[in-house]
Amino acid sequence: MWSEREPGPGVVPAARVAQKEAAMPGFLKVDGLSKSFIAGKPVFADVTFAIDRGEFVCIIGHSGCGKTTILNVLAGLDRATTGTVIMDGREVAGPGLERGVVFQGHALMPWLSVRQNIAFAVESRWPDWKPAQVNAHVEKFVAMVGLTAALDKKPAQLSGGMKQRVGIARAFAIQPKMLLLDEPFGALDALTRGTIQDELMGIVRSTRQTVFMITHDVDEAILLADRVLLMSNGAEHDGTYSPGGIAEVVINPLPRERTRSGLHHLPGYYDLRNHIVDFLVSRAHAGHQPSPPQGANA
Ligand SMILES: Nc1ncnc2c1ncn2[C@@H]1O[C@H](COP(=O)(O)OP(=O)(O)OP(=O)(O)O)[C@@H](O)[C@H]1O
Repeated sequence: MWSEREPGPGVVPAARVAQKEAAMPGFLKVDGLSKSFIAGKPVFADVTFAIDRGEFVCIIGHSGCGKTTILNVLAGLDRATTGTVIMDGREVAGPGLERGVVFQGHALMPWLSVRQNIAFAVESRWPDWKPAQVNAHVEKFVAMVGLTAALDKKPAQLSGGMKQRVGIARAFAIQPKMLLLDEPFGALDALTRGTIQDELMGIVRSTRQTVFMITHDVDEAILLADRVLLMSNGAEHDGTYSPGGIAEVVINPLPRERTRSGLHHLPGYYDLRNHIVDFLVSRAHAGHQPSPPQGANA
């Protein structure tokens, strides 16, 4: 049912994805990206996908396949070797406040309080705003991540989870057209991670924010994403190098109003999870030959 040759519901082989995406309008259009750090040996090639406004897309793949490089290109912090990124009809050619980025390290300024850290970003985004307007805006977004009591604390006085919440509040506060998240919960313990995942999902659903997120956590992707891009690593077979790329796009068939605690009760959850895990375990290297489908439904 979930084999590459006979894709199950929601699974689209890469070649078909490329055709479909080229014709898709898409709020974000990523077309033919490749990146070579060593000439003639691109880390990935032919990366083509689109994201609709209000869509949450996760990308999963093994270490080194190029996820962060792609995110940096979308953020305008790096340039692809080939290909284009168009967001809302304009080519992404450098960093900009219409894209909010959250990295694993929260990147807060340690000498500023929570309020000042976020105000700094808000003032950059809206330089004409009066202090009272900036302050009201900051307080609204700090309340959204449940940190009102910590407004005037410095980062050193906060836990890792609280700091990450501040980073998320700051990214949302500039009301970006698109949020780019690079493993934002990677350094958090399981309990805090779960709580912030729930919070993020609530905020994203209520603000209809468009999100591109890197994760290594299959359940996190299933909880949050409308679609999951499965990315393969570049690999050498019989002396021939194949670059990595988007091997499959998986459409999440679970109801959008899902919760972390109820996820494993939903019909289709285990099929989806097994499919993604199977990709990571046995099919995540470029140029791999898919094994024959197993079982009657394959
Ligand atoms: N500035 C650079 N110079 C040379 N090689 C680089 C550079 N940046 C990244 N790479 C290489 O490109 C490949 C992709 O790196 P990238 O960080 O995008 O992978 P990733 O999929 O995000 O990995 P991880 O999951 O470990 O964060 C890696 O092999 C990395 O070593």
